Amino acid sequence: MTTLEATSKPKITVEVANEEKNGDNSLKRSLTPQNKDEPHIDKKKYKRAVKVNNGQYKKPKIDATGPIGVLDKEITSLIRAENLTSDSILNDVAYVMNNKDNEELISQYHRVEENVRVLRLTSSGEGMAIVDHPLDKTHKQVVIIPFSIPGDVVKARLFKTLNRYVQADLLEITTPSLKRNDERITCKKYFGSCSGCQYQMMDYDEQLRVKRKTVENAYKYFAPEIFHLLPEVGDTVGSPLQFNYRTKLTPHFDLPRRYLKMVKRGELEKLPKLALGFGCRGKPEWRKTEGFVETTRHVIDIEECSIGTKILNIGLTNERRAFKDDYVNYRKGGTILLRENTNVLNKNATEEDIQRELTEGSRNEDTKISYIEEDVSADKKLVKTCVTDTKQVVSEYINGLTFKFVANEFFQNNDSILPLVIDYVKQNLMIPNVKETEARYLVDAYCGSGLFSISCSQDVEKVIGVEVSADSVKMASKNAERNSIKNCTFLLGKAECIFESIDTPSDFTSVILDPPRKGCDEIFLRQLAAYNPAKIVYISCNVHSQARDVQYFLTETENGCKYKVESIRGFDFFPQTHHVEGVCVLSRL
Ligand SMILES: C[S@@+](CC[C@H](N)C(=O)[O-])C[C@H]1O[C@@H](n2cnc3c(N)ncnc32)[C@H](O)[C@@H]1O
Repeated sequence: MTTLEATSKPKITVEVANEEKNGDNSLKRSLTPQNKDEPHIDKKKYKRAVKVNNGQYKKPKIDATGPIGVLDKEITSLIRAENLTSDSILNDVAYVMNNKDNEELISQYHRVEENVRVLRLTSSGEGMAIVDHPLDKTHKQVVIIPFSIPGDVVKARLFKTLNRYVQADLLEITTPSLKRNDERITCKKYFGSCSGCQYQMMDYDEQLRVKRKTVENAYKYFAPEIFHLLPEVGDTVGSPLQFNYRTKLTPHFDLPRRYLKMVKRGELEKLPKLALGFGCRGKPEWRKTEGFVETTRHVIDIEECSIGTKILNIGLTNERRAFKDDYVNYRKGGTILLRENTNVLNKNATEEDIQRELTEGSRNEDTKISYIEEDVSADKKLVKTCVTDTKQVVSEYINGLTFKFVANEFFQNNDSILPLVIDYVKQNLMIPNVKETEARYLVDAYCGSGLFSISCSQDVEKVIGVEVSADSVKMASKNAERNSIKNCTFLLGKAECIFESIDTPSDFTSVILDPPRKGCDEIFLRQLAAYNPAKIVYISCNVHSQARDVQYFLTETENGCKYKVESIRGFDFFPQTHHVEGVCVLSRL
């Protein structure tokens, strides 16, 4: 393993909004449209609105391509599409914050609205609508309503005023959108309050269309200078499995202080049941079907997750049983990691052989490791277990290759789509006009445990992978060895430093980029352009930072103008959810 080495905040004025009581005992509001950048917030009444730093208030730094930054663009776009301007929107956020103890006033803002028509989806999969301002009919408010989709007419409870929008809970669907069919909902118990899934009421083809739009909008918002030069965004590639696909789940629990106090006092028999599951998205009331689990807690107690693989759901049952007795030993809340682990065994392996082979995994009531079997070929079968130890090495079997990685390091979470993605990446790494006899090379920046490096290694002379996590680099080298791949070298270090040690001829080299959500660093993009590879395949779980990076690469780097975007499309790694993985292919002109 080789190691590489790298080479004024605005203050918020604190001021109570100017208000006075009038004769009929209601409060007059300042009607000046808010300056969304500098709300005047009463320091004492709204301590958590801002962070204290040396006695001064400072605004939290917002990542433009993170959920809040993206929503900001989506709101601006919606307002424009409705022929409104930012000045037409009035939320009185500071006024509401400063008067949060005035129930009468707050109830005018935080209210139930009927017949709200949902106009668009955010890229987080939540409905957006525009309603009249509660007190001033010359102004409007943008409302975000989880679990609603465009075309729905709904009843919503608006409960939280923010700078650019008001957050709401869905109470009732008065008239459903033509795209909605609640019969499709597979997760009968939790869909509609669990924050994990957004789209179960939609047909799968419609989900793919929505994700195509998400990719297109990402480039519209974050690559506006080059948008007119881009090819049309391709159709989103669907996942072969649309349920029971997720190979990693992280149920968690909160441990309120009163529990600890009761445990300390030895009042174990009085302890109420603690929820172990996933976060709740607000307090929606729209699902009225039998069996639906209503909750008012932050964490919903989840017994089964319909997007988790079968073995993870068995693991969840095992761990919930253990948790019921164990949680008194915890001192604060926590997360339980459930990771699928795939062992490749001989087709004739018996139950005894399997139990002997398995060393670690979630155990059933008889303390035996739970597993499920899956046929894979005439002589092999896959035996899947659920791993809970974050340090354990787990295994995945993709396209006939075995990949091992440490359970809490990055690995893709939907095995069923990986063969399609790998095939697509391989095809797009091809460099035109290079003869079959000429050697080609691959650089895999952000290579993790070597998934793409190893899967694409057969078509090239040499692969260089770079990765910042030492555990992943170690695993990548071992994965190459275990799959008898000899042409891969893995370097430990930041992708930003990779080009110092790359000696492959750039005309014959393709580069894979698969960075974390925040995207690539500008230094890296400038070095990538200076290196000038023949082909770039950029894979990303955040299409917004991908779009930003692609624009930066093309417009701000030395050789950027020598490239064109050949194709952009999404891959649906996470059906039923709003997530989409973007793959953008760039080639040198
Ligand atoms: C989205 S994962 C992709 C991993 C791999 N391509 C795969 O599909 O399994 C991003 C990887 O980039 C690594 N990483 C994060 N920042 C990095 C940096 N500055 N340089 C190199 N690797 C980095 C992370 O440790 C993680 O393994």
